[in-house]
Amino acid sequence: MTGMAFACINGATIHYRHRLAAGRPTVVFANSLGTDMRIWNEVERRLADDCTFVAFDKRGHGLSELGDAPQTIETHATDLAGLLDHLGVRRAVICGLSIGGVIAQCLYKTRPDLIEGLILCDTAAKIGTAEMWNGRINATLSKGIASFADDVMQKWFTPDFHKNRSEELAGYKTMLTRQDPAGYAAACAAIRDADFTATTAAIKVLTLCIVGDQDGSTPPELVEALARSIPTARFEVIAGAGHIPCVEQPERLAGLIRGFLNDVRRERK
Ligand SMILES: O=C(O)CCC(=O)CC(=O)O
Repeated sequence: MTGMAFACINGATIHYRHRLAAGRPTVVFANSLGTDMRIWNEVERRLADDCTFVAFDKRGHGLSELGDAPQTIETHATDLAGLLDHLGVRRAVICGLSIGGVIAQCLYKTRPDLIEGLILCDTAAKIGTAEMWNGRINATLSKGIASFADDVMQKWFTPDFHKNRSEELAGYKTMLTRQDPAGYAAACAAIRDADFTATTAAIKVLTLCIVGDQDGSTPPELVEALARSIPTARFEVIAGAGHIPCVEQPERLAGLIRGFLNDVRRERK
């Protein structure tokens, strides 16, 4: 199946995309705060022969409902497990960007049986401080996402992207500002309350930690610290990328994912 699909998962209608590549490993892509699954389009195109592709809009983002479940990282991880069950996927590589990477760490803690490998992209065991996220939640609900969207763009994309890819910049800013404020604020609260610092050392599957060299949200030192805390992890830096390398450097990111899938295949034998 390709294109848009919807399923009721854990009480909310979740928007997802599933493209089969027979005999290939399944990679599930979990996106970042304020984005929807279209950020993976250019990576998906490059990996068409390498993996079965699954992406989804987490609850409260894109075309997925917010629902009534508690707005925690555990709920997002339960949704992801539910989506895998719905698709009949027994084991997958999870590639999570930022909050998507936190959701992946949570899924490893609660359902390690589902995970064949982890790609933790521009993420950390704990992102930001309670003060910062409370400020973001207040601004979202009182003044709207547009009130801080330009600041977020500075973290998402490099100065070079701002200078030379202004149409895309405008498009991704629109993606951010069109998110449901309630869904966005709920995801900020979920990030604020999540801390996997105590559990990363227990990760046993092959893991690749990746960061854009100019990431203003989860800077290289933070992602390197995450990689160092996971015994099975490797660390890679993507030059010329901010917080969203799948948009800014899809060729380089797809190459790293392809190499990682080869490592996972070798590990299986
Ligand atoms: O992108 C995420 O999922 C986490 C939020 C973040 O650090 C980027 C931002 O400032 O919106």
